[in-house]
Amino acid sequence: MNKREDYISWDEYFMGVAMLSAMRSKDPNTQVGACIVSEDHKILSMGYNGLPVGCSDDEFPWNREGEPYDNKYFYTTHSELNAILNYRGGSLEDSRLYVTLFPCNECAKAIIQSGIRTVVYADNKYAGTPSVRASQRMFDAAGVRYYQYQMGGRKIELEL
Ligand SMILES: Nc1ccn([C@H]2C[C@H](O)[C@@H](COP(=O)(O)O)O2)c(=O)n1
Ligand SMILES: [Zn+2]
Repeated sequence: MNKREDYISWDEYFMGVAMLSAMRSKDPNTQVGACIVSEDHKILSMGYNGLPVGCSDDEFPWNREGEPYDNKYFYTTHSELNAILNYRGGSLEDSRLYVTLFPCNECAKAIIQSGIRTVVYADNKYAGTPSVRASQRMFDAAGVRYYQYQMGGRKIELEL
């Protein structure tokens, strides 16, 4: 008997895990997931955008507008930073990050400093903003490679 041929690729597998992680986010507008992978295709860590431990999802704000103290931006930890901080092993040197949205400038700094060498992103809905341009500038300077995941239109259904 021959092996199955319709198994998912590494990129589909890891971006799929990032997409599944995003589904844990409580952010009503933008759910982002991230998955960090070693050079030999082992999952090292995962994350999604959310509030820090101890900050209640039901008490802190989720709106985008209003004073900085009263909207979500001061409080949410981005998926990429959560994935980096969730890692309990040694070093993330030479690893690869799969993320459903292109990293912001703050996460870009953490990505570079943690030793992640490649970023694979799905969406780039904030392309051209100062934050994304700054991320690209830092990635280019630091030698972090980035490329967009090519959606193959493949549907994966899970019955849970
Ligand atoms: N690469 C990114 C970009 C954004 N996020 C998080 C931060 C917020 O929770 C949300 C963005 O909110 P929006 O301004 O689109 O309402 O996504 C992230 O985790 N990673
Ligand atoms: Zn970020």
